[in-house]
Amino acid sequence: MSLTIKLSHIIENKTQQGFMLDVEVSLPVNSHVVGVFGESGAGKSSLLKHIAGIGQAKQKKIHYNNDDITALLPENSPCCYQNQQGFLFPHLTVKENLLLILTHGNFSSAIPFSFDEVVNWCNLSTLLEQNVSTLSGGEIQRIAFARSLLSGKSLILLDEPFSALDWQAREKMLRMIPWLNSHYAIEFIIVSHSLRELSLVASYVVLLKQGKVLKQGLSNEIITRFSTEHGGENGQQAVTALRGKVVERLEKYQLLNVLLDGETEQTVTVHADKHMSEIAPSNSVLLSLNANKVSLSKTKPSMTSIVNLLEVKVAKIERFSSHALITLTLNEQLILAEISLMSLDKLTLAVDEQVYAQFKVL
Ligand SMILES: Nc1ncnc2c1ncn2[C@@H]1O[C@H](COP(=O)(O)OP(=O)(O)OP(=O)(O)O)[C@@H](O)[C@H]1O
Repeated sequence: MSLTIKLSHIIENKTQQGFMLDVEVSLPVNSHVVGVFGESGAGKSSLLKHIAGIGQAKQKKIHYNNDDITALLPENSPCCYQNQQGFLFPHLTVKENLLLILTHGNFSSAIPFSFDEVVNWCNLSTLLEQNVSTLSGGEIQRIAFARSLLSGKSLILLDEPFSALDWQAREKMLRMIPWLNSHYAIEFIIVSHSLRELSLVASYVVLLKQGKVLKQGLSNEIITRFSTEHGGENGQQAVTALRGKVVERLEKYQLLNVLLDGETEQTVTVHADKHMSEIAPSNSVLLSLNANKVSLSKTKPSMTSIVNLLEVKVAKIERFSSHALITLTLNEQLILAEISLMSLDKLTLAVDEQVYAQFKVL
């Protein structure tokens, strides 16, 4: 069961040839939150719109869980498309906007949670009676997300859904998505410019370039490899996407120990509240580790306040004008460390050398 897309379409634009969107891909939306990444103009929004039935392509076939949904009108499609702008009805209050989908949506009888739960998750209780015209961009986006959940549709397509939120609020909303996916089996595809954002939310990533799929696969592979290939050069902070399973709860400290996926016995310690502590102990969690938060040591540090310590091997050393990017391997997983050029010279690191990577609780 998955989403299969065959799409070949020229979007007329100001260039003579137009923009060719040429995608043939099968996405495992039943088992992963899928992220779509690519530079501006790569075709991310156009792809999502075509899946939702908004695009006008003639050469298109979309199959969702073995059903052909190609010709369905947006209101009858099991896909709900949410873009950055949110688009609320300006003459209705927030509550009326949300109730509208509950009373008129074709899928609202299938909702597995209550209106109040959604209001609580999206922190909307104080906004319910407010006039839409007075809302901030971030508030509109949180309301639009609540409305998507209240649509009762099984596949939610999110196009830069939280771009107007500050990072802390954005992180909270993003972390809700894998949790909703595992708890309520709601499927999500999320478009983002930011690898850091996708590493928090997507366990499977599709990389688009000029209207075509360049790469697709598990996020820890695709995101970390993309970061190593473009580390420090494309304006993106290099980031490692890790995946693991909760093996222990340290209730006293509100922390979780997570065993990293792959053939490794190594665990990392993470904050329980950030990683939705309600998840069952066997559940997977996604971990996002910024390369500039990782420090390296040639000897095993002791008596340090830094909780996470992994034994890793140096796979690649790259010098940039302002920093060095070190690619480390932990069995088959990659971890990135961004260190200063001074530290690189001081450590005299060599490829294949065993070192210790340290970072604070995630
Ligand atoms: N309605 C339209 N009319 C003309 N050209 C369009 C239209 N929609 C998209 N395009 C063109 O198609 C290409 C892909 O656009 P799209 O919005 O899908 O890219 P994107 O990857 O989502 O970009 P961004 O990250 O900047 O939002 C661009 O060259 C864009 O100019």
